[in-house]
Amino acid sequence: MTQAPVNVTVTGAAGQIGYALLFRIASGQLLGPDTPVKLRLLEIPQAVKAAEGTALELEDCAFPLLAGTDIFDDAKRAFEGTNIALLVGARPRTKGMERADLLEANGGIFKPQGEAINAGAADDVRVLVVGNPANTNALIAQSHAPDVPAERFTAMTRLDHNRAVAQLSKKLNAPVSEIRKLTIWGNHSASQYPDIFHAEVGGRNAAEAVNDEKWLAEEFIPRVAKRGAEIIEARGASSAASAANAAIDHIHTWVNGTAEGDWTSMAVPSDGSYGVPEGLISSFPVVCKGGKYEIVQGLEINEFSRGRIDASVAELTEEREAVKKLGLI
Ligand SMILES: NC(=O)c1ccc[n+]([C@@H]2O[C@H](COP(=O)([O-])OP(=O)(O)OC[C@H]3O[C@@H](n4cnc5c(N)ncnc54)[C@H](O)[C@@H]3O)[C@@H](O)[C@H]2O)c1
Ligand SMILES: O=C(O)C[C@H](O)C(=O)O
Repeated sequence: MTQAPVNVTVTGAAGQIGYALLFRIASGQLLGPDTPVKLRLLEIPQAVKAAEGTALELEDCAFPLLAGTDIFDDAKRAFEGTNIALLVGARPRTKGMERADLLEANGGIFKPQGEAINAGAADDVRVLVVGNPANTNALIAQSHAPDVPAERFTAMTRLDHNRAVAQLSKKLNAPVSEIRKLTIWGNHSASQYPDIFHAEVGGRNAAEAVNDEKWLAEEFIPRVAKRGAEIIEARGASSAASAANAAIDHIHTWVNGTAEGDWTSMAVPSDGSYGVPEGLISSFPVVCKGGKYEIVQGLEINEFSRGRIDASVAELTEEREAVKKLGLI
């Protein structure tokens, strides 16, 4: 180990996703086989003991790249010097809770975390919000970190992207490795729009290869958009290993780049591209290079896609209005 360790803060470290995520980070899958990492775990006080248990297990793996694990119940300390911040811990919706209550409860988590990132994170900090409602939680955190470049705050739609790739691969009986340029637009919610009109399968346009608009509208799009609910119904708990896998993919791609001739999906602050109001954290097709991402420009958006993108963006706009009203941004 010659390189200084990269500080990776994970919130909600004692949760399901945390358990699926931490061992993969420590084994080098987040940043590659040459980059040592130091884990900084943030939990609520009641869950610190469980996080300590996970830290013992991490130690028992004797990962050559793991330079240490520290546990905190204080956001200010957890984000000190952090280079990569994975914001997983969130307040889940419980019975009888209205959407405004959910946004307010999460505001109580993501506002202080944004402030802590602003106060103490490293200059190169990159933030991925996984905890739901991920796009709006990212917006809350970002608005409390005025000294951090806004584009460093992102939310996760890579799980939706991977789900869409898998469903398309099944439909066309094509290997996932042959599928490129698929896009998730909008919110990480049932309103998201998985778009195959620019996607390619083995070099051929995916929508043409499918040639079945009924399947697209009635099976593919709802299947991908409601996959989270399908998993909850089947497992009795929300997706964990696949969500952790997508978080690893999101950061790995951001840091190491997209493959030549491909792109990925990330929810990032809009610069007004494709008519998405500036500042909304919305999913776009992005190319990553040299540790930075750029929204893919110039794609033609057909009528089928336009209505669906607009609907998801309208939901994000409503969420932004709601958190504004609550004084959270
Ligand atoms: N974006 C996506 O694609 C995606 C996919 C799956 C799950 N999720 C979301 O990820 C979140 C976590 O899922 P999970 O299954 O790990 O949940 P979980 O309930 O198993 O774990 C959440 C953990 O967060 C902790 N936590 C709560 N408040 C905290 C705070 N203020 N600071 C630090 N930690 C805190 C809890 O103590 C708990 O250990 C949920 O909001 C879930 O809906 C998002
Ligand atoms: O936790 C959820 O509500 C579902 C999750 O966001 C998922 O897409 O699996």
